[in-house]
Amino acid sequence: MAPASNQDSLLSLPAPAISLQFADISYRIKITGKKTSGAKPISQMLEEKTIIEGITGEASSGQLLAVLGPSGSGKSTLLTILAGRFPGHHGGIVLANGNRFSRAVSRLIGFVPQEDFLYPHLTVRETLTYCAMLRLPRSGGAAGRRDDRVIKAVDAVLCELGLGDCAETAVGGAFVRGVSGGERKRVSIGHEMLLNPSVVVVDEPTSGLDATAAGRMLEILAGMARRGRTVVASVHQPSSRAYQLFDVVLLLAAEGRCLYFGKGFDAVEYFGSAGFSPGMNVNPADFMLDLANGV
Ligand SMILES: Nc1ncnc2c1ncn2[C@@H]1O[C@H](COP(=O)(O)OP(=O)(O)OP(=O)(O)O)[C@@H](O)[C@H]1O
Repeated sequence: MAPASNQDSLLSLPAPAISLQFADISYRIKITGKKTSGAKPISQMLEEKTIIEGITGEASSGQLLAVLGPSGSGKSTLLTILAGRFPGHHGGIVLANGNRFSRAVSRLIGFVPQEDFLYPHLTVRETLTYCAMLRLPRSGGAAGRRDDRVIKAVDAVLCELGLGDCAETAVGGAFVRGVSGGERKRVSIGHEMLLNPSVVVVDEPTSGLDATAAGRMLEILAGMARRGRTVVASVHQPSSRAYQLFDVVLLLAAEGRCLYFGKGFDAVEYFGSAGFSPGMNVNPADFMLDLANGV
């Protein structure tokens, strides 16, 4: 972490490199139902459902790890666990550079959930400015100095996420016209980028976007990784061009089972060696999702 005296330059400092290692991550839930014993209803465990089953892997600094899998395969659950935001108990362990998460390390992990909570009437710049004022560590300096720090942080994030052109546009919502879906997702990511995180975990950054906007979003995430961050994203249906941006791929199947963990580039060859080959010119992501769906 930057020392308190050096907080003005927080965003200009490269984020310290953090790699995530995760081993045997599992999560099961008990499904209970009511049964009557005489007049009294008593609750009874009906079955145990597996959400995540023994997932092991690593996301290194400088890499974009894409988590692929059909709907309900446990992508969001796994990402919440990797980001250290999971509210319950799970099996297995997640380490940062080989150590358990400390408070300082947790602060360096940004998590962007699938759903956003943005004020429709604020512009993109105002949204990020309020967030920066709330979340950036206090410098203890004069108010003017603090404002300057906030402005610098917001400008850096607008630039990194390509939001300069819509900085003065309202975010919008169901009843207010505002930025596009892709820009809105980038604003949500911007919330986390203000803290200059070493690890960015993003749940479904491309959902609801057309192929071009989804590709742009993944290029931005890949760019963050190239600048030394560790980026983990769940991606619903990447195009074959977008797939080329993934350094590492984790493919989940039903009940959170891992079908593949390794370089994105090697996945098709791996499945080929196991007797599953795609047809000519098939998008590797489509081929892998078909396998995960049992097609
Ligand atoms: N608290 C819970 N109680 C019951 N089922 C749950 C609970 N949490 C998650 N699940 C189930 O776990 C499975 C995995 O959910 P998760 O949201 O992680 O999947 P996902 O791959 O992210 O899905 P999607 O792509 O549709 O967002 C789903 O079948 C979901 O219904």
